[in-house]
Amino acid sequence: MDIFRLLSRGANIQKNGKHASDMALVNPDQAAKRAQTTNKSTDKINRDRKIESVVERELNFFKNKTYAKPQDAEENLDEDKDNSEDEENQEYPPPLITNNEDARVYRKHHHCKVSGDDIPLPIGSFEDLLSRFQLHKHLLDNLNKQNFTDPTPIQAEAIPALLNGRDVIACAPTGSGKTLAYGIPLVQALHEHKKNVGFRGLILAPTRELAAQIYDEVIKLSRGRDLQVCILNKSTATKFRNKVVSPQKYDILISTPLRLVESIKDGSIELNNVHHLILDEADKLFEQGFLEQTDDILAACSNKQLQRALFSATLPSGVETMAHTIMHAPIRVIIGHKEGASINIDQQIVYTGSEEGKLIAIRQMVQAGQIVPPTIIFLQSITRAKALFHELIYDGLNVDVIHGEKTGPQRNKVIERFKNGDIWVLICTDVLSRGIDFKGVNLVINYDVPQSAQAYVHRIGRTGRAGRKGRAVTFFTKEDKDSIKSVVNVMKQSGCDIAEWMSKMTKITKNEKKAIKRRPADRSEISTVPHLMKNKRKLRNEMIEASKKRVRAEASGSNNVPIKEKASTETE
Ligand SMILES: Nc1ncnc2c1ncn2[C@@H]1O[C@H](COP(=O)(O)OP(=O)(O)OP(=O)(O)O)[C@@H](O)[C@H]1O
Repeated sequence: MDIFRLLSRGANIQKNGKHASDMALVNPDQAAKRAQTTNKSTDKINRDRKIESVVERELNFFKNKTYAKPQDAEENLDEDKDNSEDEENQEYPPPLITNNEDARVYRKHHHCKVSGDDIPLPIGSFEDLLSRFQLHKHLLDNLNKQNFTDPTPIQAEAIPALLNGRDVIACAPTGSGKTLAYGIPLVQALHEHKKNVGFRGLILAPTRELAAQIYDEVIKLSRGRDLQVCILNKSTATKFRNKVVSPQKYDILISTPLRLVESIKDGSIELNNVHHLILDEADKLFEQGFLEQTDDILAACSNKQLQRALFSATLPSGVETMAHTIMHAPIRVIIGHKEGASINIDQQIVYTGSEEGKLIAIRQMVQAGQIVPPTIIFLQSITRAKALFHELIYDGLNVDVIHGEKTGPQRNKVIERFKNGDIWVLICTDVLSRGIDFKGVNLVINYDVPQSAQAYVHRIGRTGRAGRKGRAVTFFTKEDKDSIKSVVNVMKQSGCDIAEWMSKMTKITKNEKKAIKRRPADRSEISTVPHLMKNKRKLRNEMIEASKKRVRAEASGSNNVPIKEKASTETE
């Protein structure tokens, strides 16, 4: 909402209707009662109150206040609108955004680009949902309990679109509240358990960690209702397969693609009653490696009324084109720039010359107190993540590592310890780059340059979430002369200050992009052991191997002495 417009509206009212507005401020109920003497004065008071409440909300930048619901709900800021319409709305507070002009101002202020046919107005508060969509009271209570008083822009736009039954393609920055943007309409639509129907809502996410996080969020939203939510993991999948538990017991399913496809194929799960399908991190789910599974799942969601929603912080145009082929007259919501990082992140790139330079740089950051916990460090492979862990563990940092080679419970434990503050620095691969909502991460370090602009946006998006500030540092070497261009591009689009040499960089070509994405850069190993020492070790190992071979050859000639014994004698 345009704060200056609202403030000037308020000023007008002070001038023209000072008495009524003063009364409302001193004792709103009394003022309202007195003002009821004429319809005209009631309208005036309602209007004043609404404007005051909007201005106050808009000025509450840190969202640290909750607001009592306005009483008399008849008021409508749109002069042209018929006051007598929709009797039911009278029980609810009036919506804050009531006409196209309000919507236009809101969208301009929050950088919302919304396209499609019959786009509904955004909501100005969660309470707007009461009058406009008869939001179930328990849902609002559950939001209030978590101190969610005002919708973020993606929530303001996507919630009404989804509640109108529309397909939605949504792209909004990392940490901007996309989970609730689809979670609220889903819980509102399904409301309570339906017997013998089975899954009516399905949320798909690329990693098990993200699926688990979404599950927790949906559970919090559906508290106080008999809505049954299931996460498909090894245990639940086995129970469904062995018919120990019936899928009909549940209303909402949350899963990763591979596990779900397995359950569809072995016949333990059917998706023909799914009415609401949400693809979180949708661009990832349309990438090679997931595409085939996503296709199978889309095919299994055979209900004709299926509503589809795609959410991500990045939406490459190729993916969007593909998405359009499966959607019906979607509403497209873009908040900010499609490939832009969150504006709350201070982004930096650091040239380290060589691989060894990266280790030196990270140690310098430790010395300078720049590694402010919690910190996450991303690397391009499991081997490299492990190697860095072995280097940093001796530097007095509380550090741990997480990657795809660890078992589920091991990964959960590391995540738990990081969340509790037992681990200060978490080293990981891209397995944690998308969607994971660690509260208050201060710093993200890209030890290795990510392989695409999207990967970069998601990685650094682990910091600067929910309106908090964050910092991201990306190391690069001469091996990264092409891949760093994508990073610089994102920095430009996010409005970061960039050095002159960066602004002069040539654009990355499509072919370069593809090549980088296909294959990670060849990098020398992470180690502080000097080259001379490494060469000596190598020579020694080669000598041992050669000696073993000789012993084996001799042994094959005479079998009197056991090979091991011979070998050890020789190496000694
Ligand atoms: N309306 C709100 N008011 C305040 N905080 C909110 C609101 N909605 C969501 N949040 C908080 O913002 C944080 C980020 O939300 P969420 O994980 O849904 O972001 P996201 O947009 O999905 O991010 P990503 O793209 O990284 O997946 C969470 O901690 C969530 O609790």
